[in-house]
Amino acid sequence: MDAVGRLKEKGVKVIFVLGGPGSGKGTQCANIVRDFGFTHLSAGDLLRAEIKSGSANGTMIQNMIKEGKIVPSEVTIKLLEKAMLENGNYKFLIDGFPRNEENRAAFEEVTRIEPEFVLFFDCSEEEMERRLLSRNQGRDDDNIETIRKRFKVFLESSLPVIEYYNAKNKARTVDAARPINEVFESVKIAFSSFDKKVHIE
Ligand SMILES: Nc1ncnc2c1ncn2[C@@H]1O[C@H](COP(=O)(O)OP(=O)(O)OP(=O)(O)O)[C@@H](O)[C@H]1O
Ligand SMILES: Nc1ccn([C@@H]2O[C@H](COP(=O)(O)O)[C@@H](O)[C@H]2O)c(=O)n1
Repeated sequence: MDAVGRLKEKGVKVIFVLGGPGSGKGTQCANIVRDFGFTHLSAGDLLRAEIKSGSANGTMIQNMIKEGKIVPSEVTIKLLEKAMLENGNYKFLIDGFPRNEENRAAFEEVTRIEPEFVLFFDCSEEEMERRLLSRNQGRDDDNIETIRKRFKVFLESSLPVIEYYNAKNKARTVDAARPINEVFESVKIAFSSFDKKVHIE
């Protein structure tokens, strides 16, 4: 059976988690995993692991991340597909993906998966910049020069994806500029209807 068949057989359900760099996607995904039983797949983390693994694509990925650029979809989608097939769970939060129209269309074509909904963390650049500059995780791209490039890519390439899902009534927008616990209260509301749906099935 091919990958599409195996994903279908597993009954994979996907929620895309989007938002600007530093909007709090990873932080809230940890809360969602704890309370709603999802598996968190961060596209950025998968790409960073690929660099560390010494893969043939490692240097290309490293250079693109340093420049805040979006890695070709085929690379990221292969990593996501592999992670979904290797994991025992069927409910996935895909964080930081799709980052542009190419990511979105290629994922749909390759996996035949449509997200249940898209969670969008809305936050000002000033607040995101503050958070990223004090994140202190030693990331190559958490410096002011790369941060500004990431913001530009977010505005030009990622926001149109959110608008696409908004037009399809699939985007659930959360004000992410508030304290972590307040943001999570809104996240819980976004998930409550989905969770009921999953248990009814
Ligand atoms: N609501 C919040 N208020 C204040 N700080 C926050 C909030 N949410 C997250 N943070 C902090 O901001 C930083 C960035 O958060 P996080 O890593 O979750 O963002 P992200 O959207 O996943 O970023 P990236 O896209 O760059 O990976 C972290 O240090 C985190 O602890
Ligand atoms: N779909 C994606 C996601 C990420 N990248 C690259 O990784 C960088 C870091 O991403 P985070 O989500 O961890 O902030 C990002 O700036 C891109 O360079 C990607 O190419 N495609």
